[in-house]
Amino acid sequence: MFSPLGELVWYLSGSNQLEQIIHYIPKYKNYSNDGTSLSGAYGPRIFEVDRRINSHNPTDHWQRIIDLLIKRGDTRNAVIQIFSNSDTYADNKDVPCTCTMQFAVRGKRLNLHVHMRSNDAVLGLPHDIFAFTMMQEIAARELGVEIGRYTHSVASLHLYDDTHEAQPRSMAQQFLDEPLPDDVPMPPMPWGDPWPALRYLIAAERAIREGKYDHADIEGMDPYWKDLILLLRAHSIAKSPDGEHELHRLTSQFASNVYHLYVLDRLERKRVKRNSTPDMFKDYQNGNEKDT
Ligand SMILES: O=c1ccn([C@H]2C[C@H](O)[C@@H](COP(=O)(O)O)O2)c(=O)[nH]1
Repeated sequence: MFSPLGELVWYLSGSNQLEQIIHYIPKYKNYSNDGTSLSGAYGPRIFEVDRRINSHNPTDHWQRIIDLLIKRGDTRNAVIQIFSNSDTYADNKDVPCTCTMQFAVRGKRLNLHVHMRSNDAVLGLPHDIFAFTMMQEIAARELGVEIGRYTHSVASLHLYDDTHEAQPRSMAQQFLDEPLPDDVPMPPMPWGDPWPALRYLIAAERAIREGKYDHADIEGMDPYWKDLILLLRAHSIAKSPDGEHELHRLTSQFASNVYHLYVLDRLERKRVKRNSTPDMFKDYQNGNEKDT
C-alpha cells in the first residue's frame, strides 16, 4: 500500500527525479542512467510537470485525453503512448514497460485498457494495476462518470526465481503469506474534480518526505484524501529508527479501516526488528550509547 501510493504520487507530480521515488522504492536506483533521474519515468510522459500547479498545456497528455473524452466519450483516440521507439537505443537502463493507456467511455462508464510489453508479476504488476486503476478513477471523476472495466494486457508476464540461501522462500511466497487483506476495496474517490485535492496531496507528499510537513491544514479535507496523506506520513515515520509511539497515534486517525491494518503491520515489523536487535545496538540506535 505504501510504495504503490508513493509511486502514484510520483507519477502524478510529473517528476522523473530519483530522489523522490527511492523514498518508497529504493530499487529504482538500479535503473537510473545518470544517478539523479529516470529517463523512462511515466510521470512526465502522462502528466505535464506544471499540472501540479495548475496548467492547461498542450503537452499535458492527460488533459488531451480528458478533452477528447469530453468531446466524444466513445472516441477510440484517447490513447497515451508511454513507450517510445527511441527508448531502446543502446545503454538505456530505463526502458518503460508500459506501452499504451487507452481510455473510452462506454455506457456512461470509463474503461481503461493498459498494454505492457513486460511485467514482473510480483514487484511490478500490483504497483502498475494500483497506479493505473487510480488514474482511471481520477479520469472518471474529472468526466463525472462511473469507473468501468479495467483491462491489463501483458506481452511478457514473468516470475523471477529470486530464491537463494539467505532467502529460501521466494518474494512471491512471502507476499502470499502476508496476513494483509488484498480483497478489501479502497473507499471510492469523492465525486467532483479531484485535482485540487491531488495538488494538495503532491505538495503534502513532498513536505512529508522532506520532514517539513505541518499537518494542521488537513483537517478540512475529505476523509478519503486525508487518509492517503496519513498513509504517506505513516510510511515516513515507519522508515525512521523510532517513531513507534507516533505510528500508534496515527492508527486511530484513519477514516477507513482498510488502511489501519497496513500501519499495524508496519508497527509489528518494527516490534520484531527491535526484539531481534541485540541490546547494545538498541542503545546505539536510540542514540543512548553508554560511555565506556
Ligand atoms: O512498470 C513497470 C516497470 C518495470 N517492470 C519490470 C518488468 C521487468 O521484469 C523489468 C524490466 O526489465 P526489461 O523488460 O526492460 O528487461 O521491470 C514492471 O513490471 N513494471
